[in-house]
Amino acid sequence: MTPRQRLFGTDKDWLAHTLDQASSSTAEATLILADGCAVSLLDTGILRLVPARTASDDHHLIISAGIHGNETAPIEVLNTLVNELLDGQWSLSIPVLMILGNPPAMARGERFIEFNMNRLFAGAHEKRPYHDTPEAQRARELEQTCLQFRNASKHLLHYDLHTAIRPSIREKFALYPFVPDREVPVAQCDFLLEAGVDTLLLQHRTGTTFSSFTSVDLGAESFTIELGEVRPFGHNNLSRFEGITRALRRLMKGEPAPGNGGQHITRFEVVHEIINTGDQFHFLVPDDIANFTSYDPGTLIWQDDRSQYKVGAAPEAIVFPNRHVPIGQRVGLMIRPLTDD
Ligand SMILES: O=C(O)CCC(=O)N[C@@H](CCC(=O)O)C(=O)O
Ligand SMILES: [Zn+2]
Repeated sequence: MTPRQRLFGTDKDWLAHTLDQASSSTAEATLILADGCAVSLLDTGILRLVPARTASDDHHLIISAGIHGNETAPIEVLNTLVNELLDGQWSLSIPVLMILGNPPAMARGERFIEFNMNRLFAGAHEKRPYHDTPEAQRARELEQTCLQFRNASKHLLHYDLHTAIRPSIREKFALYPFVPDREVPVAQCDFLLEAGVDTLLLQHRTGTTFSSFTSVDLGAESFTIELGEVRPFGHNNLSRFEGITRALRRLMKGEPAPGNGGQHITRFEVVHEIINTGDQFHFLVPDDIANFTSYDPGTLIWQDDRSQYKVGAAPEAIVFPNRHVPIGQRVGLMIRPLTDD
């Protein structure tokens, strides 16, 4: 039997196993590969990979995808890397926690089952009325798993991979969670560029996303990374995801980072978070507008019976416009270019 068969069953790989077990938990199982790497299936869609030897100052890496079940390309990227590792194509050098976030939603090809999981971290899973949803239970489990994984690590990285609902004028971009006085490490900008991600959005306040949780609560260097547009399984052009696949494989193998050839990342700062305020809320951005569409100073973006938001003195662009969210949830972000580089 091959390692894949022993861990996931005949003719299966991690993704097939996760989709199969989507609505149930999986008993913990560990397998030692020929090179000594311990591969532990901790639960459905959660794999811990620990190489035989690690230096005490090594990075620990968390890679997640499928926090939104219909964002399938990053899920396929992670599955490819796991298949390569289990098939003995290369050896792991650093401890890695790999997460497929929302298996039931993945199996249905939907963003979520009851509630957007990426608003339920940093303890938000305990808040009523969402605390009993499948997403709240999974967010709780993922927080605990990340906490245990972080234990021994001085240097934790987390890349939470997504694809966007709308087309994007800048196709690949990352979001850096807000932590007071924390600068984006140069090595992380280099990693993003290596992965073909040339745009970075700096959040303006702490949130309840997965990357905000690992950044604020676990002290990780964390990013949400948007890699393209949402497509169902089997409809992704995986050649558009080669950059992130290559960069993650290189990091997992422990090879040195290539130079970035003098490239710079383009930075934006979030200046306003648009929230659905209720019945009187009117969002004046068209439904089908692309991410990074720019609006002139003074343009009215939203209004309700008590308030409104107009673009300030310099042009601002919109990201993640989505009016179909519950009251109190994010409808979009207004961003402005930073001119320091
Ligand atoms: O395209 C969209 O509208 C959403 C894509 C997506 O899932 N983005 C993440 C960003 C998380 C962050 O702000 O760090 C999300 O909305 O959860
Ligand atoms: Zn997403």
